[in-house]
Amino acid sequence: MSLSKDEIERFSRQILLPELATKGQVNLRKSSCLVVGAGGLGSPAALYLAAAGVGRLGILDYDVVEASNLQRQIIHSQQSVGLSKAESAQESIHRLTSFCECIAHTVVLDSTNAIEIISKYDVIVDATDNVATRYLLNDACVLLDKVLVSGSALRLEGQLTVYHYKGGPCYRCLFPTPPPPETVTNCSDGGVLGAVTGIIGCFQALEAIKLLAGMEPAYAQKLLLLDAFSGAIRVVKLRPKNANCAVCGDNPSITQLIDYVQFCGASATDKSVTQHVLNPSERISAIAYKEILKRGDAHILLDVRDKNQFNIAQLPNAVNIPWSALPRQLGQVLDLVGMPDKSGTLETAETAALASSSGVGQKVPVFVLCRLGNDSQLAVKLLKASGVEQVWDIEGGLYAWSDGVDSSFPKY
Ligand SMILES: Nc1ncnc2c1ncn2[C@@H]1O[C@H](COP(=O)(O)OP(=O)(O)OP(=O)(O)O)[C@@H](O)[C@H]1O
Repeated sequence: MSLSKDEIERFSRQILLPELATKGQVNLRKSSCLVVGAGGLGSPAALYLAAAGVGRLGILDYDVVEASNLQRQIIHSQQSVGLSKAESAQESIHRLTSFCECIAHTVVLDSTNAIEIISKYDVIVDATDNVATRYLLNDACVLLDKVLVSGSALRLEGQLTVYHYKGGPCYRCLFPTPPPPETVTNCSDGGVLGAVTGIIGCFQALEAIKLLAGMEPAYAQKLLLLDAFSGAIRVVKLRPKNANCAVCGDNPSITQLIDYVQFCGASATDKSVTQHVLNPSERISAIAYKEILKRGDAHILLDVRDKNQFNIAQLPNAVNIPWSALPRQLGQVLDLVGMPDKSGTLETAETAALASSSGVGQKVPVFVLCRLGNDSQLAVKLLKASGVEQVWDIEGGLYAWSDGVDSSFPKY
């Protein structure tokens, strides 16, 4: 129950705190913590946990470091781009301290491996960014009786709470069913300020450090809400444990992990992938579109990203009508392609279809573009339903343009 000379010197500033003291520091040395996600939240959380003297720290992430991560994922550096996030984080922690054994888990956490990995740690920090992994971590922590320190951040807002602490609620008690996938936004679509993830990640480290040192957490059955725009922090009391909860209730129906991707109807890896909504004949490749540009064929290039994204970078002569505004601005597209708008102001695809007899009068084809090629496919469907016949999706959007045609075009 004592500390070495090196430990006393290294951790003196926190041992001086009567709330922590020698006993708390010894507890930290003997403790272990798993940080799931070495991204915006996991970066500061892991650094502070290691610096505080947690004895064994697991860092789990399946992904590699990308340039767009570095604005907030401060455990990684420019030299780590392309490397495994878990290993890059482990390297940073090795540089920071020799008092912490850091273990890198480069895997997708799923139902097949979660119990085995999580059972090796005392406290779990959820620093991930997708609903399927949130339910997975919650259920695994309840089944293994571990406390889960959960955080999230998006745009200028952040949230934090501690689940399943001494009979308190779990994530499922509060959210028995997952949200519809189309209502969930992530940082790669909505953006986030690095300092916001920094604040929430530090709060996660703080709560985990208190738990591991033997102190009471501040946010069990309470939710911290950060509004970084106004600088306000609000604390909301959460409902107590739900006796009917499917995993921690009195008669749980979930006694082992399930298929969380199926349960949530959404991927557990938050990788933006192109979903196929259209037939191949309704799409052209970025390379084929480049040929059209080269030949100088008359056409309209419709970019359906939101205004802010359009202003970041755009192709020459693109017309920007955001996907969210397209139903209201169909008349503008019909004007552009030379199809007279017979209804006056068009409100919906149905009124547009009524107003234009299929394809009649269309003078130029339309090619539709977005960042990854998802919204553009939906826009092509809407335009077709509105009577625009010569309309094609540029497959894979601006990512495909950057990969296949012009590598100087920024991927963001
Ligand atoms: N099931 C999972 N298994 C392993 N790692 C996961 C899992 N779910 C999420 N993660 C990791 O959690 C981290 C969350 O970090 P963050 O929210 O900053 O997002 P990101 O994916 O790095 O960034 P962006 O969305 O901008 O590409 C990511 O590094 C992601 O790979």
